[in-house]
Amino acid sequence: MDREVLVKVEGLSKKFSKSLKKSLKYGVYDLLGNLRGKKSSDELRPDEFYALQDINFEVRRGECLGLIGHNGAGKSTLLKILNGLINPDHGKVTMRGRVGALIELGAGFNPIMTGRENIYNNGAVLGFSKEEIDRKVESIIDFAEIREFIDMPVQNYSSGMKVRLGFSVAAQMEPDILLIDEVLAVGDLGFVLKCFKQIDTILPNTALVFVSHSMPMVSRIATQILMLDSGKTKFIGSQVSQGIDLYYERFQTGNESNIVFDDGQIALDSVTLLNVENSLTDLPKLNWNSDFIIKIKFNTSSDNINFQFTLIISDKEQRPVASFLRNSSTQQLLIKKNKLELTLRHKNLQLSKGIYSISIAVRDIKTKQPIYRSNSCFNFQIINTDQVWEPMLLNAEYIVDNSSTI
Ligand SMILES: Nc1ncnc2c1ncn2[C@@H]1O[C@H](COP(=O)(O)OP(=O)(O)OP(=O)(O)O)[C@@H](O)[C@H]1O
Repeated sequence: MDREVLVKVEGLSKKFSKSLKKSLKYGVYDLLGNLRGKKSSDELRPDEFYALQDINFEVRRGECLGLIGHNGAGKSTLLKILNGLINPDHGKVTMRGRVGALIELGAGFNPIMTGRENIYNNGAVLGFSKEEIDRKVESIIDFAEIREFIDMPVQNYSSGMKVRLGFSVAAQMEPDILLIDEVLAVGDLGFVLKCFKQIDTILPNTALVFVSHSMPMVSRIATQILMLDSGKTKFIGSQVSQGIDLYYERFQTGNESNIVFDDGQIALDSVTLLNVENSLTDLPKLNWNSDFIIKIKFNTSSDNINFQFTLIISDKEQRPVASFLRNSSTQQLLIKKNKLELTLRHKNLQLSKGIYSISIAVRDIKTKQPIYRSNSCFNFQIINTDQVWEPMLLNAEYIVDNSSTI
């Protein structure tokens, strides 16, 4: 085995039963079967399903595996197997070195023991001596920023405090392998940012397995992606952006317009994106750096043309990333047979790869009062032949100052 491979998973499968009664019955059968030296079969018994099926991957020191997939895909089950909390039915897991884990909220803590006692307990489980933990305990408490509460039983901690202590213990103990589940999201923003800084510091010496539904977080630290879908490997590889595209495609929704404001003067009729690639799916695909030309048609019963239009582009996580405002223009709006048509053009759209949605807002140009707003009325995808996850590129001029000497 390669020295630097710290996590190796080969042909891993795990079955669960949907019925508790059958699960207990199968548990007893399997136990008796194992005692007689019988291997568990691949066949699924009534009510059983594969939570994980034939999973294979390696994580080396200095690498981070981003484990992604929809709810129930099998991510937490895989982390629990890696952490030795549950046994697989088939396959082999090889872990080299100390394992730090932040898996389930409060898991690994004894609720009736204080924060300080739990630090010693966890340190001992990781194989540290009392003297070694004595040297680390202060930095753990400082990092978690819970000094005031460190001698209080963990059962009285808030979720955020449990996460703070959990991450602090897992990361400050300098583990060879660090397993982090979505629980990190419970921490407040300041703490999450601090955790990422800490992960950057320890990553060169650690193999990290990171589960998250936040693709910006995953793209920030993952060096490879494993995407699970109903327990099976849907994608594995170091092309992080390709894995993330696949995750987003899985959640592609139709253009279900969500009209959040309508005073009856104007309503959206249709939105058409021009200059798009022919795609097999319904989602229009626009090449990175090509012109963004969008035709918007409205129906209106009013002859008031004091409309101010705003088009907002939001990313898949519903964060607005850009907006286009049509305030006043040299060209007057024209209403023909109750229809109003607008074409918006932006040269060389350089949004990063991903799926975006468009919202359209109409206000009265003079009073600024809202007239109409439709959220997520149109979805499109930015594609890029380069397998990179670039941030949005802004065109700027670099001015070189030749006059001064450095
Ligand atoms: N102890 C258990 N007994 C029976 N089924 C289980 C058990 N634990 C998990 N499952 C099932 O296994 C499947 C995978 O669950 P898992 O928690 O690993 O998914 P996940 O990818 O972590 O989901 P999420 O994103 O919602 O956290 C789900 O269908 C879940 O209901």
